[in-house]
Amino acid sequence: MTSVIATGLVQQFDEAGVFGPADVHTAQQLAFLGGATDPRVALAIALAVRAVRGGSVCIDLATVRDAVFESDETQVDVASLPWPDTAEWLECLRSTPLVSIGHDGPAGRPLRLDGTLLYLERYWRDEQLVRTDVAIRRSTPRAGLDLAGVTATLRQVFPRVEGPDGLAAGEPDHQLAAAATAVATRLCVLQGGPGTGKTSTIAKILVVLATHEPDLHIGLAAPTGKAAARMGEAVKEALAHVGTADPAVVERLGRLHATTLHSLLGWRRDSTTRFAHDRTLPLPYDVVVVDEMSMVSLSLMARLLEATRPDARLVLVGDPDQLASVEAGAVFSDIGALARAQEPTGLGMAATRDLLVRLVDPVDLPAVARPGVVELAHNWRFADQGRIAQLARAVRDGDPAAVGALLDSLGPDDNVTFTPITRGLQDPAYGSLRERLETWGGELEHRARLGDAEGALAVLDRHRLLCAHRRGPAGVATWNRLARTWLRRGADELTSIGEPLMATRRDRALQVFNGDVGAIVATPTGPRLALADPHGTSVRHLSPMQLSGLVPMYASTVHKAQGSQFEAVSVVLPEADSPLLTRELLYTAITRASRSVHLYGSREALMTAVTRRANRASGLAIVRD
Ligand SMILES: Nc1ncnc2c1ncn2[C@@H]1O[C@H](COP(=O)(O)OP(=O)(O)OP(=O)(O)O)[C@@H](O)[C@H]1O
Repeated sequence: MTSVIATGLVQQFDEAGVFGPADVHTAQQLAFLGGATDPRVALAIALAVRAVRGGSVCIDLATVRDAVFESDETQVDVASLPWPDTAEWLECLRSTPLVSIGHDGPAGRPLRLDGTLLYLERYWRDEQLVRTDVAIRRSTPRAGLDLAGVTATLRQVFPRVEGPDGLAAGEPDHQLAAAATAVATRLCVLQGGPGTGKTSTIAKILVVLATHEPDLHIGLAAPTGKAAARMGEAVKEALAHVGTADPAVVERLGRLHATTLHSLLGWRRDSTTRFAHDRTLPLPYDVVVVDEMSMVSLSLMARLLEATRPDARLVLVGDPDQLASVEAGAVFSDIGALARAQEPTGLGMAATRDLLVRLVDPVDLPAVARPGVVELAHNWRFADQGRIAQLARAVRDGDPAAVGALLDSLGPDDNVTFTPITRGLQDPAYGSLRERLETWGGELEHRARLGDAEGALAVLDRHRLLCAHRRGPAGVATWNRLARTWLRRGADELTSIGEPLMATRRDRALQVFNGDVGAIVATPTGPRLALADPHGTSVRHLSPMQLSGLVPMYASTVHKAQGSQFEAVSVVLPEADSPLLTRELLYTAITRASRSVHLYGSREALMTAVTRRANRASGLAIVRD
């Protein structure tokens, strides 16, 4: 949409489709209020505002012209636009009172220029807070540990098993290293792909901590309701397998519930960006564990760090290769990248390392070389997942040759299929997808007609069709329409028995979250929406009329499926030139599946996804002195 008030350079970029009305409005207002008459200043501000909408926390003025710009899910051609010369652009920004320069520049200005990175001040502050807090937590060793006792518990909970079903000879036990880190410092960033044992390690970390500090107050959280419910269940399940642990400790830990991160921090009626718990009223927990961290934005991470007592332990768990938060920042992956790039120097780091070295075996030392950050690499679910794990790894590594070789070697019994699509929506090759949707939708309707709400919700987890786009031929809306036609669903989605529905708005009173998924089931009082309760432990029935923003959910975007897992996943790839097609998107889609993955699209689109990174500008992963 073109804004009427755009002028000058901003107008030219706006007409090309780079900006939305809010970008233009904010830029022109700020430039006016700050007396900035140079049109390059307004352009830089509009780009910085726009960047946040696109998931970046800043713009790099030296490279912004090469970034991929997207408007309404299509790519905008920016090559022919009149980009200012970088050096002159920086110079004119340095001379405006709207911009604070460098780390020592004054507070209170709306923008900050840090090298060639231009931030809205709020995001720069959040980034500094995260950088500083993470560094302090990583390099503050815990005093007064019972070293002999903790070491013995670590060995008991993580017995070293070598062999075909265990670690290779000489392979460090990263899970034990993560637990040692959680004990010895105030931050354990635990990163790993699916099946690397993140949940098992969370359970074991809690057992080790609770064995030595029985009164420990523990908070568990994840970014979405669904992810929190999964985390709670998975941790309980994993606790049952911590073989040698004290049953009383396990029993107590089994009573923990996971909540959403927003609930943990405490909603505030007067603010959507601030929470009840902050530096002045920190969380009451001694240990805070957050799962699915890739979905956490920079600002939410900053609020979490502020709200966690400096002496409390923070365990942050997730897969850094997944899509980042829908809001700005890729903070979880940036923290890992910074730890890998930066030498762990300084007295605090040395002291933390010394402590870690005493807790682990010599073979495990490489796993604690970067205190505070541990990457799990061993896939323990490999045997079950076979091809899915291979495909996920090849995609994660951005290796098109490996992806191509894997596709070419697929046999009829493999749990990964790739169906080339060359004729758009009418392509008969979509027949297998139609069959899958019909089987799944039929089973859903069957359960729903019986009034079997739990059964219907279980069916929802058996299959998910994933799209990159919301609109267009490869978009969610199109596929929802197609699926409804194939399944001959009634016109009214809210009363059609067996209709899968997704909430697109939060309803605080009813405790329904954006992204919650349910199904219309028959009840003696008419069709009702069956939905899992916020803890995921029981099913409740709501009148669908009580909720606004319910949409059919035969298909969803990959973003909406993050934090959930399904037995089978079908992925409809967009055209190769789609700006949404990235490695992170494809990897996230594939790793939603526990049993089978079915890809539809052109080979070109698939290979483009493998090679193209999601571009999220931030300064967090940059090493500073
Ligand atoms: N050290 C280990 N030895 C043997 N089996 C393990 C080990 N760690 C994890 N497992 C097993 O591997 C499987 C995957 O573990 P887990 O669910 O903890 O992984 P995850 O990283 O949380 O996976 P996802 O992200 O897919 O949920 C489980 O069956 C678990 O019992």
